[in-house]
Order: sequence, then C-alpha cells, then structure tokens
Amino acid sequence: MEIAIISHDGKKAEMVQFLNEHKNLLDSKHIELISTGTTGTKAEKAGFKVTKVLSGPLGGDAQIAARVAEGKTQMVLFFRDPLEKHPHEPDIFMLMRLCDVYDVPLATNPATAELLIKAI
Ligand SMILES: O=C(CO)COP(=O)(O)O
Repeated sequence: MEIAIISHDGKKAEMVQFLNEHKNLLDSKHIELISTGTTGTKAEKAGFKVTKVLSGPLGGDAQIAARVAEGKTQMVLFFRDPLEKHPHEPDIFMLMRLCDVYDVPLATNPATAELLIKAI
C-alpha cells in the first residue's frame, strides 16, 4: 500500500512526531511511503525509507495528485498549515479534489491521520 506524506513547513515537526509514533506500522514491508521533497528529507533524517518527488511549491503536490489519479497512491496524509499562504494553492486543491474524485482517504490534520492509520 502506497501512502503519501506531505506537510507544510509549520507542520513538519508534527509530521515527524506522527511518523515516529507509528514507526512499527510504517516500516512494515507492505507500506511504501511517498513524499513531497522537504517532508521526505525530514522523514529520511528520522530513519524512514521514502520515495521523494519534487518539493510542494515546485510541483510535488501535483505529482502526488497524478499518482492518486493513476491509482498508485492509496492514502494521503497531508498536514496542512491553514495559517500560512501557499504560492502553489491550486496544486494543493487539485490534490484534495482528486482524492475526492477517486475516493482516496485524505487526512489534512494529525487527528484525522491518527484515525486513518488505525484503520490499516
Ligand atoms: O508544500 C508542500 C505541500 O503543499 C510540501 O512540500 P515540501 O514537503 O517540499 O515542503
């Protein structure tokens, strides 16, 4: 199962904390993590194996959106920062829209991610 992990800068520490809290599950061989660039680098530094795409503002959200549309990514954990402006907002909305189009579970905050991960 491919899970995308994405976090805005103000939420990266929470993402790393979340990953560490679920290390046993996320390290297991039936889970593959994919990530936008900078989030992926943080995850790698925390010891996770991650396939990285471009950084979000450079097209990473759009690349993950394409994987959702292609049926490759089965879950998206996206810790958004609602208090910041993002130059790539159209890409962010495209990703969320395609999760809805293809009925792919999408968590946009840690509390929902916690619920989704418990369902695996
Ligand atoms: O901008 C992002 C999501 O919209 C995240 O991108 P980075 O992981 O490269 O910071």
